[in-house]
Amino acid sequence: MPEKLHPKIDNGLPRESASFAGGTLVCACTSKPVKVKVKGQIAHNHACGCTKCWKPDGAIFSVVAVAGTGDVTVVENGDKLKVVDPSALIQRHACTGCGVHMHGPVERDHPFKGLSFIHPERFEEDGWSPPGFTAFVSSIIESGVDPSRMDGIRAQLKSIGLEPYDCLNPGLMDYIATWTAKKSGALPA
Ligand SMILES: N[C@@H](CCC(=O)N[C@@H](CS)C(=O)NCC(=O)O)C(=O)O
Ligand SMILES: [Zn+2]
Ligand SMILES: [Zn+2]
Repeated sequence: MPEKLHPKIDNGLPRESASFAGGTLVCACTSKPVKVKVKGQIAHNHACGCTKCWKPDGAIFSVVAVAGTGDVTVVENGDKLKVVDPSALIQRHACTGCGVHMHGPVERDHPFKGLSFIHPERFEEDGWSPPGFTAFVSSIIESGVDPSRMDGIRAQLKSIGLEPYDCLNPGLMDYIATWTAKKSGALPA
């Protein structure tokens, strides 16, 4: 029996459309849903196994991507949003009605400053760029997944083309390390 990883990856990955120019994220409330507009295509979409990212019921992983914070605008019922953990790097704004995380800007001095984390499955529209890898895989144990399931879960992720990593993928890890080295002076700025 395959594991239920996430509804958007268990039955084939979503298809990207070249004409996708952004869309509207909608929370799960049946009344007065929060709506957030995102301009342009999303970047670095991936599955994430960490305990902090929002997951739909029954999913082991979240699906999360980034957009420029300047391209993300709350357009309806923003009064329902509350930051989950104000001390976290990612300021995850969750709907107090349904719990869905609607946007998560990074405002602190960090290589991801100026980006906002969003969950593309909440787009009303299709065509967003599909996930390309899996991050923080070992962290699913922190949510209660028995370690004996890990080999199978990693194999399943590989079979769908979402290479599993226990932190971020090499491209993003190198980007973060380069930023840090430039800041410390280990590399020229
Ligand atoms: N093992 C930890 C990892 C948490 C973590 O570092 N999450 C990553 C991926 S979303 C991150 O960038 N977190 C920053 C934040 O939560 O603000 C957990 O599962 O809670
Ligand atoms: Zn809601
Ligand atoms: Zn995460």
